[in-house]
Amino acid sequence: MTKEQWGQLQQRLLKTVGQNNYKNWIEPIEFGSTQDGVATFEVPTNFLGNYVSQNFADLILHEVRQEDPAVRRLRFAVPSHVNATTKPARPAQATAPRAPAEKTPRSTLSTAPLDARFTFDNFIVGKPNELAHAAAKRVAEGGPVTFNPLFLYGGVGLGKTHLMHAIAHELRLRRPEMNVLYLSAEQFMYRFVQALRDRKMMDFKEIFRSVDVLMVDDVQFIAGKGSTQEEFFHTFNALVDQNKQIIISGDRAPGEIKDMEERVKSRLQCGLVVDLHPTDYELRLGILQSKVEQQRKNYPGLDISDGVLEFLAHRISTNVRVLEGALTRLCAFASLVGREIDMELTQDCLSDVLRASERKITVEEIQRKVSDHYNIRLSDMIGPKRLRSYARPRQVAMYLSKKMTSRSLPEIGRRFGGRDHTTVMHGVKRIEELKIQDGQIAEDLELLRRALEE
Ligand SMILES: Nc1ncnc2c1ncn2[C@@H]1O[C@H](COP(=O)(O)OP(=O)(O)OP(=O)(O)O)[C@@H](O)[C@H]1O
Repeated sequence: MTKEQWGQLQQRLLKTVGQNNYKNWIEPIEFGSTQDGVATFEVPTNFLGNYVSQNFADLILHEVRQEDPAVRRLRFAVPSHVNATTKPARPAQATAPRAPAEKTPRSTLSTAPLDARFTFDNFIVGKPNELAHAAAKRVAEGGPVTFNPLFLYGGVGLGKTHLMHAIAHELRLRRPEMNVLYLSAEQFMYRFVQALRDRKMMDFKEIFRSVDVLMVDDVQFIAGKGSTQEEFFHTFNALVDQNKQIIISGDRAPGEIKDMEERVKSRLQCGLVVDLHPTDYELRLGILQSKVEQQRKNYPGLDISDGVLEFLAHRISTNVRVLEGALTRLCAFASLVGREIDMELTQDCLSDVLRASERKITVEEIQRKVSDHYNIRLSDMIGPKRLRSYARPRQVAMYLSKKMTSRSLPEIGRRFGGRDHTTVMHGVKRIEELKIQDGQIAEDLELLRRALEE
């Protein structure tokens, strides 16, 4: 095969893989040579090579064989001149005065503080979080990198930060020689901005490229922040190229993070993505039991009547942080008044929390959340426009109003600009169908339901 043939072949691939994939993955590839049935392509980074080989190799091979049936295998390699231009940086540094070069990055390389309570031992595992826990445990072993990055996501207070800290604790214990950097995405941005301001970008890059494990919490924070995202993207690629483990957490799946560049989303998705599902009753009860044991260290005489923990696990279903806060308050209160924790004390002490958790969701709240989610104006959702971009979110909001409030169809119709109850009924039915056929709608509904229940 010749370079011209590869050029033509790329154009055919453009039609198959689409503009975005083409720009990101196919266009940067250059044809090298064929030898012994192996066609070698030059790629700018190992990361790109790995990605292409995992995702597009079959397709490319199929096309290549149309030109040259002797080709049996493809190889993607970073050409030696690219390595040669990046590599000299190190020897050059080695001959430069060593002390400042080494000291500057190290001195600023401080991990964000880790909460001593957030360990694997204190993390209760149940159905909703077992996969996330298992993946976290695996990367915490510090062995060869199997999936990169590990992306953990889930709603508020479901244990993402707890798991991230647990990984960092464990790695420090098992692999003390490893350079583990844990920080929130906000801190990443802060350090980046500081480096720009102080004209210390080279130090910044050096710090982040010298870690063995990079852990970034709440990555959604950098969405919409152009240059921080750009720097994050380069840091990410550099580390993956060096086969360094990256662990990221976010409040939703990478593909759903609004205002995140496509190329960043696609990087975040290319390892293992696991989610922490909302807790179920058994998990909440297990967490409460374990937290009671921890509370006993502060309150040795802690006495809790039968049924109280079950009651709390049943009634406070939103998030673990609220559940934990309720228990802490209850224990402190009981200790102050010197009483046993029974149902009566629980109801008195936690009346506001209990009331909040049985909070009624309103149609107006649903309309607001749905219009935010789909980025349309509330007036367009309620108004008469029939465009699909308004009609579908409207139907989603009608569906959620039917499922999550006690309002009747005519009442819902009135709140949607005075529409007839048959329109609402049609909308609800349509979404019920789409929920089965269209994965995106099912995910939207799940996200919205979670957000409304928070
Ligand atoms: N499975 C669990 N076992 C024990 N404690 C848990 C569990 N899940 C959550 N928690 C506790 O709930 C609290 C909130 O958890 P964490 O801060 O990790 O949530 P998060 O998912 O990072 O939330 P946010 O979205 O607000 O950042 C912490 O005190 C944590 O220890």
